[in-house]
Amino acid sequence: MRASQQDFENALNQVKLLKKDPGNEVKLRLYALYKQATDGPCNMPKPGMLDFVNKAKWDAWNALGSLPKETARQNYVDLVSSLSSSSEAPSQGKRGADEKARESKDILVTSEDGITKITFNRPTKKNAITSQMYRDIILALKNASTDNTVMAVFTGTGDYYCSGNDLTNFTSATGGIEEAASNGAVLLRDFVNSFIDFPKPLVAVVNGPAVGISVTLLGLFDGVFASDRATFHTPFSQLGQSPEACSSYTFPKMMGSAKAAEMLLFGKKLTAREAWAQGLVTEVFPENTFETEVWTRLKTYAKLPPNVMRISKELIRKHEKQKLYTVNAEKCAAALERMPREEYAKALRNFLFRKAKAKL
Ligand SMILES: CCCCC/C=C/CC(=O)SCCNC(=O)CCNC(=O)[C@H](O)C(C)(C)COP(=O)(O)OP(=O)(O)OC[C@H]1O[C@@H](n2cnc3c(N)ncnc32)[C@H](O)[C@@H]1OP(=O)(O)O
Repeated sequence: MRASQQDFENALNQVKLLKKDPGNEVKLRLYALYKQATDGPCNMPKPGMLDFVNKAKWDAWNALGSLPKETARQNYVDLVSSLSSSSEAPSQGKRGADEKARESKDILVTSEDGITKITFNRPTKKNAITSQMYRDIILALKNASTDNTVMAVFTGTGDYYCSGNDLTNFTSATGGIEEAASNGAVLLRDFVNSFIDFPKPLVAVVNGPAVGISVTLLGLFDGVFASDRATFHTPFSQLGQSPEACSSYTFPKMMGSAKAAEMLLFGKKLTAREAWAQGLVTEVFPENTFETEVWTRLKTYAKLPPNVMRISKELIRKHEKQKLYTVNAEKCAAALERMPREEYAKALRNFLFRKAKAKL
Protein backbone atom coordinates (compact mmCIF):
# COMPACT_ATOMS: atom_id res chain seq x y z
CA MET A 1 0.00 0.00 0.00
CA ARG A 2 1.36 3.43 -1.00
CA ALA A 3 1.83 6.09 1.71
CA SER A 4 -0.76 8.88 1.53
CA GLN A 5 -0.03 12.60 1.86
CA GLN A 6 -1.38 12.33 5.40
CA ASP A 7 1.08 9.49 6.21
CA PHE A 8 3.84 11.67 4.86
CA GLU A 9 2.81 14.64 6.98
CA ASN A 10 2.59 12.42 10.06
CA ALA A 11 6.08 11.18 9.34
CA LEU A 12 7.35 14.78 9.06
CA ASN A 13 5.97 15.40 12.53
CA GLN A 14 7.37 12.15 13.92
CA VAL A 15 10.88 13.08 12.80
CA LYS A 16 10.76 16.13 15.07
CA LEU A 17 9.89 13.86 18.01
CA LEU A 18 12.75 11.40 17.62
CA LYS A 19 14.44 10.98 20.97
CA LYS A 20 17.74 9.87 19.52
CA ASP A 21 19.83 11.60 16.85
CA PRO A 22 19.72 9.13 13.94
CA GLY A 23 23.18 10.19 12.72
CA ASN A 24 24.32 12.13 9.67
CA GLU A 25 23.94 9.33 7.17
CA VAL A 26 20.28 8.78 8.02
CA LYS A 27 19.61 12.53 8.21
CA LEU A 28 21.01 12.92 4.70
CA ARG A 29 18.80 10.10 3.49
CA LEU A 30 15.76 11.72 5.11
CA TYR A 31 16.62 15.06 3.54
CA ALA A 32 17.05 13.50 0.10
CA LEU A 33 13.78 11.56 0.29
CA TYR A 34 11.94 14.63 1.55
CA LYS A 35 13.22 16.77 -1.34
CA GLN A 36 12.47 14.06 -3.87
CA ALA A 37 8.96 13.56 -2.47
CA THR A 38 8.15 17.28 -2.50
CA ASP A 39 10.23 18.81 -5.34
CA GLY A 40 10.95 15.76 -7.51
CA PRO A 41 14.39 14.99 -9.03
CA CYS A 42 17.27 17.28 -8.06
CA ASN A 43 17.67 20.12 -10.56
CA MET A 44 19.62 22.54 -8.36
CA PRO A 45 23.13 23.62 -9.36
CA LYS A 46 25.80 21.55 -7.65
CA PRO A 47 27.35 23.41 -4.66
CA GLY A 48 31.09 24.09 -4.72
CA MET A 49 33.55 21.45 -3.48
CA LEU A 50 34.25 23.40 -0.30
CA ASP A 51 30.62 23.86 0.64
CA PHE A 52 30.71 20.48 2.39
CA VAL A 53 27.30 20.45 4.02
CA ASN A 54 25.28 21.58 1.02
CA LYS A 55 27.35 19.41 -1.28
CA ALA A 56 26.58 16.30 0.86
CA LYS A 57 22.87 17.18 0.79
CA TRP A 58 22.93 17.77 -2.94
CA ASP A 59 24.77 14.47 -3.53
CA ALA A 60 22.23 12.54 -1.46
CA TRP A 61 19.28 14.12 -3.28
CA ASN A 62 20.85 13.84 -6.70
CA ALA A 63 21.63 10.14 -6.08
CA LEU A 64 17.90 9.44 -6.01
CA GLY A 65 17.81 10.20 -9.74
CA SER A 66 14.35 9.88 -11.21
CA LEU A 67 12.83 8.01 -8.27
CA PRO A 68 9.09 8.85 -8.47
CA LYS A 69 7.72 11.27 -5.87
CA GLU A 70 5.29 8.62 -4.53
CA THR A 71 8.10 6.08 -4.01
CA ALA A 72 10.23 8.70 -2.24
CA ARG A 73 7.25 9.54 -0.03
CA GLN A 74 6.76 5.86 0.77
CA ASN A 75 10.47 5.35 1.51
CA TYR A 76 10.47 8.43 3.74
CA VAL A 77 7.48 7.13 5.70
CA ASP A 78 9.07 3.66 6.03
CA LEU A 79 12.38 5.09 7.18
CA VAL A 80 10.74 7.34 9.79
CA SER A 81 8.61 4.47 10.99
CA SER A 82 11.71 2.29 11.53
CA LEU A 83 13.44 5.17 13.36
CA SER A 84 10.39 5.91 15.48
CA SER A 85 9.97 2.33 16.64
CA SER A 86 13.60 2.38 17.74
CA SER A 87 13.38 5.65 19.65
CA GLU A 88 10.04 4.89 21.29
CA ALA A 89 11.55 2.28 23.60
CA PRO A 90 14.92 3.72 24.56
CA SER A 91 15.79 0.92 26.96
CA GLN A 92 15.48 -1.62 24.15
CA GLY A 93 16.15 0.95 21.47
CA LYS A 94 16.78 -0.19 17.93
CA ARG A 95 17.57 -3.58 19.33
CA GLY A 96 13.82 -4.03 19.81
CA ALA A 97 13.35 -4.53 16.09
CA ASP A 98 16.73 -6.18 15.60
CA GLU A 99 16.18 -8.67 18.35
CA LYS A 100 12.95 -9.78 16.77
CA ALA A 101 14.98 -10.85 13.77
CA ARG A 102 17.85 -12.14 15.90
CA GLU A 103 15.50 -14.30 17.93
CA SER A 104 14.36 -16.14 14.84
CA LYS A 105 15.98 -19.56 14.93
CA ASP A 106 15.82 -20.21 11.19
CA ILE A 107 17.27 -16.86 10.16
CA LEU A 108 20.26 -15.72 12.21
CA VAL A 109 21.22 -12.05 12.09
CA THR A 110 24.50 -10.82 13.54
CA SER A 111 26.50 -7.61 13.14
CA GLU A 112 30.28 -7.57 13.32
CA ASP A 113 33.10 -5.69 11.60
CA GLY A 114 30.60 -3.43 9.84
CA ILE A 115 28.82 -6.42 8.28
CA THR A 116 25.26 -7.61 8.88
CA LYS A 117 25.39 -11.36 8.39
CA ILE A 118 22.07 -13.02 7.58
CA THR A 119 22.25 -16.81 7.76
CA PHE A 120 19.76 -19.37 6.46
CA ASN A 121 19.81 -21.60 9.52
CA ARG A 122 17.62 -24.61 8.86
CA PRO A 123 20.19 -27.20 7.88
CA THR A 124 17.97 -30.25 8.49
CA LYS A 125 15.73 -28.97 5.65
CA LYS A 126 18.66 -27.79 3.52
CA ASN A 127 17.78 -24.23 4.55
CA ALA A 128 14.45 -24.24 2.67
CA ILE A 129 12.71 -20.89 3.22
CA THR A 130 9.45 -20.91 5.19
CA SER A 131 6.90 -18.06 5.13
CA GLN A 132 8.21 -16.90 8.52
CA MET A 133 11.77 -16.85 7.16
CA TYR A 134 10.67 -14.60 4.26
CA ARG A 135 9.23 -12.21 6.85
CA ASP A 136 12.34 -12.41 9.04
CA ILE A 137 14.55 -11.57 6.07
CA ILE A 138 12.40 -8.57 5.12
CA LEU A 139 12.80 -7.30 8.68
CA ALA A 140 16.53 -8.02 8.80
CA LEU A 141 17.11 -6.11 5.55
CA LYS A 142 14.98 -3.23 6.74
CA ASN A 143 17.03 -2.98 9.95
CA ALA A 144 20.32 -3.35 8.10
CA SER A 145 19.42 -0.60 5.64
CA THR A 146 19.38 2.03 8.40
CA ASP A 147 21.76 0.69 11.04
CA ASN A 148 25.45 1.53 11.17
CA THR A 149 26.72 -1.54 9.30
CA VAL A 150 28.24 -1.06 5.88
CA MET A 151 27.02 -4.11 3.97
CA ALA A 152 24.78 -7.18 4.30
CA VAL A 153 25.94 -10.71 3.59
CA PHE A 154 23.81 -13.84 3.14
CA THR A 155 25.10 -17.34 3.77
CA GLY A 156 23.84 -20.77 4.88
CA THR A 157 24.46 -23.15 7.77
CA GLY A 158 25.48 -26.72 6.94
CA ASP A 159 26.11 -28.31 3.57
CA TYR A 160 23.55 -26.25 1.60
CA TYR A 161 23.37 -22.52 0.90
CA CYS A 162 19.59 -22.83 0.48
CA SER A 163 17.16 -25.23 -1.21
CA GLY A 164 14.76 -22.44 -2.18
CA ASN A 165 11.15 -22.04 -1.27
CA ASP A 166 9.91 -24.53 1.32
CA LEU A 167 7.63 -26.63 -0.84
CA THR A 168 5.33 -27.29 2.11
CA ASN A 169 4.69 -23.56 2.67
CA PHE A 170 1.20 -23.67 1.31
CA THR A 171 0.22 -27.25 1.94
CA SER A 172 -1.08 -26.52 5.44
CA ALA A 173 -2.90 -23.30 4.48
CA THR A 174 -6.30 -23.20 6.14
CA GLY A 175 -8.12 -20.79 3.80
CA GLY A 176 -7.72 -22.83 0.59
CA ILE A 177 -5.19 -22.68 -2.23
CA GLU A 178 -6.56 -19.46 -3.81
CA GLU A 179 -6.15 -17.54 -0.58
CA ALA A 180 -2.73 -19.07 0.07
CA ALA A 181 -1.64 -18.11 -3.45
CA SER A 182 -2.83 -14.56 -2.95
CA ASN A 183 -1.02 -14.21 0.43
CA GLY A 184 2.06 -15.83 -1.04
CA ALA A 185 2.09 -13.42 -3.98
CA VAL A 186 2.01 -10.40 -1.66
CA LEU A 187 4.73 -11.85 0.56
CA LEU A 188 6.88 -12.66 -2.46
CA ARG A 189 6.46 -9.14 -3.87
CA ASP A 190 7.47 -7.52 -0.57
CA PHE A 191 10.34 -9.94 -0.10
CA VAL A 192 11.87 -9.29 -3.52
CA ASN A 193 11.27 -5.54 -3.24
CA SER A 194 13.30 -5.53 -0.04
CA PHE A 195 16.30 -6.77 -2.09
CA ILE A 196 15.65 -4.29 -4.92
CA ASP A 197 15.54 -1.45 -2.39
CA PHE A 198 18.44 -2.48 -0.17
CA PRO A 199 20.71 0.59 -0.32
CA LYS A 200 24.05 -0.89 0.80
CA PRO A 201 26.29 -3.50 -0.86
CA LEU A 202 24.62 -6.91 -0.74
CA VAL A 203 26.79 -10.01 -0.98
CA ALA A 204 26.07 -13.75 -1.06
CA VAL A 205 28.58 -16.20 0.38
CA VAL A 206 27.35 -19.34 -1.35
CA ASN A 207 28.73 -22.14 0.80
CA GLY A 208 27.02 -25.04 -1.00
CA PRO A 209 24.21 -25.91 -3.44
CA ALA A 210 21.63 -23.21 -4.09
CA VAL A 211 18.16 -23.91 -5.51
CA GLY A 212 15.20 -21.87 -6.78
CA ILE A 213 14.63 -18.45 -5.31
CA SER A 214 18.02 -18.46 -3.55
CA VAL A 215 19.58 -18.54 -7.04
CA THR A 216 17.26 -16.13 -8.83
CA LEU A 217 17.75 -13.51 -6.10
CA LEU A 218 21.48 -13.45 -6.86
CA GLY A 219 20.72 -11.26 -9.89
CA LEU A 220 19.89 -8.51 -7.38
CA PHE A 221 23.15 -8.91 -5.38
CA ASP A 222 26.30 -6.82 -5.76
CA GLY A 223 28.70 -9.69 -5.13
CA VAL A 224 28.44 -13.48 -5.19
CA PHE A 225 31.33 -15.49 -3.74
CA ALA A 226 30.97 -19.22 -4.20
CA SER A 227 32.68 -22.32 -2.88
CA ASP A 228 33.70 -24.67 -5.68
CA ARG A 229 31.24 -27.12 -4.05
CA ALA A 230 28.29 -24.81 -4.79
CA THR A 231 25.80 -25.51 -7.56
CA PHE A 232 23.07 -23.29 -8.97
CA HIS A 233 19.76 -24.89 -9.90
CA THR A 234 16.43 -23.35 -10.94
CA PRO A 235 14.10 -26.25 -11.77
CA PHE A 236 11.02 -24.09 -12.37
CA SER A 237 9.56 -25.95 -15.35
CA GLN A 238 9.93 -29.22 -13.46
CA LEU A 239 7.98 -27.61 -10.60
CA GLY A 240 5.27 -26.07 -12.80
CA GLN A 241 6.42 -22.58 -11.77
CA SER A 242 7.77 -19.50 -13.48
CA PRO A 243 11.03 -17.72 -12.53
CA GLU A 244 10.81 -15.14 -9.75
CA ALA A 245 12.95 -12.41 -8.14
CA CYS A 246 13.21 -10.51 -11.45
CA SER A 247 15.40 -13.29 -12.91
CA SER A 248 13.39 -13.22 -16.17
CA TYR A 249 14.99 -9.78 -16.57
CA THR A 250 18.33 -9.99 -14.72
CA PHE A 251 19.49 -13.38 -16.03
CA PRO A 252 19.16 -12.71 -19.79
CA LYS A 253 20.78 -9.31 -19.21
CA MET A 254 23.65 -10.93 -17.36
CA MET A 255 24.27 -14.08 -19.40
CA GLY A 256 22.37 -13.65 -22.67
CA SER A 257 19.01 -15.18 -23.50
CA ALA A 258 20.27 -18.62 -24.59
CA LYS A 259 22.12 -19.32 -21.35
CA ALA A 260 19.34 -17.79 -19.25
CA ALA A 261 16.83 -20.09 -20.97
CA GLU A 262 19.05 -23.08 -20.25
CA MET A 263 18.72 -22.32 -16.54
CA LEU A 264 15.25 -20.81 -16.25
CA LEU A 265 13.34 -22.86 -18.86
CA PHE A 266 15.21 -26.15 -18.98
CA GLY A 267 16.41 -26.23 -15.37
CA LYS A 268 20.10 -26.90 -16.15
CA LYS A 269 22.09 -27.07 -12.92
CA LEU A 270 25.33 -25.06 -13.13
CA THR A 271 28.56 -25.74 -11.27
CA ALA A 272 30.15 -22.78 -9.49
CA ARG A 273 32.63 -22.32 -12.33
CA GLU A 274 29.89 -22.44 -14.96
CA ALA A 275 27.92 -19.85 -12.99
CA TRP A 276 31.05 -17.69 -12.82
CA ALA A 277 31.50 -18.01 -16.61
CA GLN A 278 27.91 -16.76 -17.03
CA GLY A 279 28.50 -13.72 -14.81
CA LEU A 280 26.22 -14.94 -12.02
CA VAL A 281 29.14 -15.48 -9.63
CA THR A 282 31.87 -12.93 -8.88
CA GLU A 283 34.56 -15.40 -7.83
CA VAL A 284 34.93 -19.09 -7.00
CA PHE A 285 37.12 -20.28 -4.10
CA PRO A 286 38.39 -23.75 -3.22
CA GLU A 287 36.19 -25.28 -0.52
CA ASN A 288 39.06 -25.71 1.97
CA THR A 289 40.00 -22.00 2.00
CA PHE A 290 36.57 -20.60 1.09
CA GLU A 291 35.44 -19.24 4.46
CA THR A 292 38.79 -17.68 5.43
CA GLU A 293 39.45 -16.09 2.06
CA VAL A 294 35.94 -14.72 1.57
CA TRP A 295 35.50 -13.26 5.04
CA THR A 296 38.95 -11.65 4.95
CA ARG A 297 37.98 -10.03 1.66
CA LEU A 298 34.59 -8.88 2.95
CA LYS A 299 36.08 -7.33 6.09
CA THR A 300 38.40 -5.31 3.86
CA TYR A 301 35.47 -4.18 1.70
CA ALA A 302 33.55 -3.19 4.81
CA LYS A 303 36.26 -0.64 5.60
CA LEU A 304 35.63 1.28 2.36
CA PRO A 305 33.76 4.61 2.76
CA PRO A 306 30.10 3.61 3.28
CA ASN A 307 28.55 6.73 1.79
CA VAL A 308 30.48 6.43 -1.43
CA MET A 309 29.48 2.77 -1.82
CA ARG A 310 25.88 3.65 -1.13
CA ILE A 311 25.86 6.49 -3.66
CA SER A 312 27.61 4.32 -6.25
CA LYS A 313 25.09 1.54 -5.72
CA GLU A 314 22.26 4.02 -6.14
CA LEU A 315 23.85 5.22 -9.39
CA ILE A 316 24.22 1.68 -10.66
CA ARG A 317 20.66 0.74 -9.77
CA LYS A 318 18.62 3.90 -10.20
CA HIS A 319 17.82 3.43 -13.90
CA GLU A 320 16.77 -0.14 -13.23
CA LYS A 321 14.58 0.27 -10.18
CA GLN A 322 11.26 0.98 -11.85
CA LYS A 323 11.84 -1.85 -14.29
CA LEU A 324 12.64 -4.24 -11.43
CA TYR A 325 9.50 -3.25 -9.51
CA THR A 326 7.43 -3.85 -12.64
CA VAL A 327 8.99 -7.23 -13.42
CA ASN A 328 8.57 -8.28 -9.78
CA ALA A 329 4.91 -7.27 -9.75
CA GLU A 330 4.29 -9.14 -13.03
CA LYS A 331 5.91 -12.29 -11.68
CA CYS A 332 3.86 -12.17 -8.49
CA ALA A 333 0.66 -11.88 -10.52
CA ALA A 334 1.83 -14.88 -12.58
CA ALA A 335 2.54 -16.83 -9.36
CA LEU A 336 -1.03 -16.22 -8.31
CA GLU A 337 -2.14 -17.72 -11.59
CA ARG A 338 0.17 -20.75 -11.50
CA MET A 339 -0.06 -21.94 -7.95
CA PRO A 340 -3.55 -23.39 -8.08
CA ARG A 341 -2.74 -25.21 -11.35
CA GLU A 342 -2.47 -28.98 -11.67
CA GLU A 343 1.19 -28.89 -12.91
CA TYR A 344 2.26 -27.25 -9.66
CA ALA A 345 0.16 -29.56 -7.51
CA LYS A 346 1.63 -32.60 -9.29
CA ALA A 347 5.23 -31.39 -8.79
CA LEU A 348 4.46 -30.81 -5.13
CA ARG A 349 2.96 -34.29 -4.68
CA ASN A 350 6.01 -35.83 -6.38
CA PHE A 351 8.33 -34.08 -3.95
CA LEU A 352 6.30 -34.78 -0.85
CA PHE A 353 5.87 -38.46 -1.60
CA ARG A 354 9.24 -39.18 -3.21
CA LYS A 355 10.66 -40.85 -0.11
CA ALA A 356 7.59 -42.99 0.36
CA LYS A 357 7.85 -44.01 -3.31
CA ALA A 358 11.54 -44.77 -2.99
CA LYS A 359 10.78 -47.29 -0.25
CA LEU A 360 8.24 -49.15 -2.40
C1 LIG B 1 6.17 -16.54 -0.38
C2 LIG B 1 6.24 -17.56 -1.44
C3 LIG B 1 7.40 -17.41 -2.31
C4 LIG B 1 7.51 -18.46 -3.38
C5 LIG B 1 8.81 -18.31 -4.07
C6 LIG B 1 9.06 -19.40 -5.01
C7 LIG B 1 10.28 -19.86 -5.18
C8 LIG B 1 10.57 -20.96 -6.14
C9 LIG B 1 11.60 -21.90 -5.66
O1 LIG B 1 12.38 -21.66 -4.78
S1 LIG B 1 11.56 -23.35 -6.50
C10 LIG B 1 12.73 -24.35 -5.67
C11 LIG B 1 12.11 -25.15 -4.59
N1 LIG B 1 13.08 -26.11 -4.10
C12 LIG B 1 13.19 -27.35 -4.57
O2 LIG B 1 12.55 -27.76 -5.50
C13 LIG B 1 14.17 -28.23 -3.86
C14 LIG B 1 13.46 -29.40 -3.23
N2 LIG B 1 14.41 -30.27 -2.54
C15 LIG B 1 15.12 -31.20 -3.16
O3 LIG B 1 15.05 -31.39 -4.34
C16 LIG B 1 16.05 -32.00 -2.30
O4 LIG B 1 15.58 -31.99 -0.99
C17 LIG B 1 17.50 -31.45 -2.33
C18 LIG B 1 18.09 -31.69 -3.73
C19 LIG B 1 17.56 -29.98 -1.99
C20 LIG B 1 18.36 -32.21 -1.30
O5 LIG B 1 18.25 -33.59 -1.55
P1 LIG B 1 18.87 -34.63 -0.50
O6 LIG B 1 18.50 -35.98 -1.00
O7 LIG B 1 20.31 -34.35 -0.27
O8 LIG B 1 18.15 -34.32 0.86
P2 LIG B 1 16.62 -34.55 1.24
O9 LIG B 1 15.78 -34.47 0.02
O10 LIG B 1 16.51 -35.77 2.06
O11 LIG B 1 16.33 -33.25 2.12
C21 LIG B 1 16.56 -33.21 3.53
C22 LIG B 1 15.31 -32.69 4.19
O12 LIG B 1 15.08 -31.36 3.72
C23 LIG B 1 13.77 -31.25 3.19
N3 LIG B 1 13.79 -30.25 2.10
C24 LIG B 1 14.80 -29.99 1.26
N4 LIG B 1 14.46 -29.02 0.43
C25 LIG B 1 13.20 -28.66 0.73
C26 LIG B 1 12.29 -27.68 0.22
N5 LIG B 1 12.64 -26.86 -0.78
N6 LIG B 1 11.09 -27.58 0.79
C27 LIG B 1 10.73 -28.36 1.83
N7 LIG B 1 11.55 -29.31 2.36
C28 LIG B 1 12.76 -29.43 1.82
C29 LIG B 1 13.46 -32.62 2.69
O13 LIG B 1 12.09 -32.82 2.57
C30 LIG B 1 14.08 -33.47 3.80
O14 LIG B 1 13.20 -33.44 4.88
P3 LIG B 1 12.89 -34.78 5.72
O15 LIG B 1 14.23 -35.24 6.22
O16 LIG B 1 11.96 -34.36 6.79
O17 LIG B 1 12.29 -35.74 4.73
